[in-house]
Amino acid sequence: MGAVVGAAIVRDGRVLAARRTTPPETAGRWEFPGGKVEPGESAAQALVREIDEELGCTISVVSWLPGEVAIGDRHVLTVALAEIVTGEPDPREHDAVRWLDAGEIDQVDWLEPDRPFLAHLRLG
Ligand SMILES: Nc1nc2c([nH]c(=O)n2[C@H]2C[C@H](O)[C@@H](COP(=O)(O)OP(=O)(O)OP(=O)(O)O)O2)c(=O)[nH]1
Repeated sequence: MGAVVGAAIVRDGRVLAARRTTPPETAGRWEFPGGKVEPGESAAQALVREIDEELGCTISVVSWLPGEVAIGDRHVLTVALAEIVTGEPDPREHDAVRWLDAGEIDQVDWLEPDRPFLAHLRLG
């Protein structure tokens, strides 16, 4: 099983969601920015690298949210609570980002594997 990691970047009671552009079956759906862990990387290293590539900012991992969720039959998703250390999110691979507060978090069309993690976020 390949590992996929997502970052729940929280600031001022809001979490950052990013809208995918590819592949077509996931385009327009919202996710935690992140991606696949590469050989030789820890999950946290992969997350820091992916966020730098995708959003041009540096994060640090605060803690891992409970649980792991299958993505199809070949990958498994884990999600970390994270905070920005330097930079502002500037999407290079997504076509939009949004900071969602507690009342907005259920209003976007999340990828299914992400949904169980939303309940573990403490916003505001
Ligand atoms: N990044 C990310 N991917 C997710 C999430 N939820 C979810 O089901 N996925 C799926 C979508 C993709 O099938 C897969 C991750 O692929 P990706 O395209 O983001 O990873 P990557 O940047 O490392 O991709 P690549 O090297 O294969 O192009 O996991 C999520 O919250 N974040």
